[in-house]
Amino acid sequence: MSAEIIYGDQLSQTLRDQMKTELANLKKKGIHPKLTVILIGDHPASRSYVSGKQKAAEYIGMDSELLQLSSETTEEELLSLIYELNQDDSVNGILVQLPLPTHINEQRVIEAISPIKDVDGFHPINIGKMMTNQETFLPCTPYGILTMLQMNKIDIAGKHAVVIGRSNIVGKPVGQLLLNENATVTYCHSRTTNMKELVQAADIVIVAVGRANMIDASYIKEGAVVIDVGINRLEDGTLTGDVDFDSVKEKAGYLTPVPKGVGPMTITMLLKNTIKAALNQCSHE
Ligand SMILES: Nc1nc2c(c(=O)[nH]1)N[C@@H](CN(C=O)c1ccc(C(=O)N[C@@H](CCC(=O)O)C(=O)O)cc1)CN2
Repeated sequence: MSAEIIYGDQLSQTLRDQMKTELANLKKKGIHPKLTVILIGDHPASRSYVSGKQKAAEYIGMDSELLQLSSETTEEELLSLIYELNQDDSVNGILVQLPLPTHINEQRVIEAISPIKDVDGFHPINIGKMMTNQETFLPCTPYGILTMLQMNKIDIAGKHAVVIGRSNIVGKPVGQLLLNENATVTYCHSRTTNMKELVQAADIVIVAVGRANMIDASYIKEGAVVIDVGINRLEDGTLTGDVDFDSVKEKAGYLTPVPKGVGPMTITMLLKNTIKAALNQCSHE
């Protein structure tokens, strides 16, 4: 068996073209969604992700601004910038690119963003809404993964999903979204003692650990859906996922590549959340 490859860049193109049309219509009604991204320091990968966000926003015709701050910025300075943006009616979505320099408390920053402008879906109020299956901003990578499954008409209800990794950004929320769709969800992490056995029983495997090629075909059940969230840059500069693509593609039913898999979907769902934020905000004016 050779897996069907799910290309996130192609799905993203379809969704971005739809949003481009939606935005053109919104602008005719005087609604101009705007995203503000804050980048602190000069982490090369973060700069590249932020530039991907700016380019994608420009492509669909969304207003966006990048506020680039020095790595010396204090937590107080960052918090007061966020409070200003919370009050600025022209800004619909605020995103602070992670990770932050170690002298800044990430959780305090996340909680400073107004929940109605939290297009990353990281604020505890929005996480609580996601956990109770209420309408809210979903974290972009988990939302992208769910959308990839849905666009490929992959059944989730009743399936056994195994999530490898328990980060706040990907692992925990993606498991919750799959649970909301009625999957049976198991989380594996660094202290799991029988990971291989658990993964071998999975219909859907989400791998988000950040270890190049960690999961090979011996972990995968024939026909399973395998979603690779890892982005690992090797010494020769190439990017690879957490999944050993060449071996797993011979056994899985569906598989996402790295690059051009989940990554582009993360950016696409951010645009979707920003449009949603603008619509919510104008309906409450
Ligand atoms: N505030 C946030 N910070 C971070 C998030 C997030 O959702 N919100 N997620 C990640 C990084 N990320 C988005 O910010 C992101 C990662 C990867 C990609 C992407 O398109 N990857 C490409 C490869 C790009 C490359 O060449 O390096 C791909 O997989 O094809 C987009 C966004 C951490 N921080």
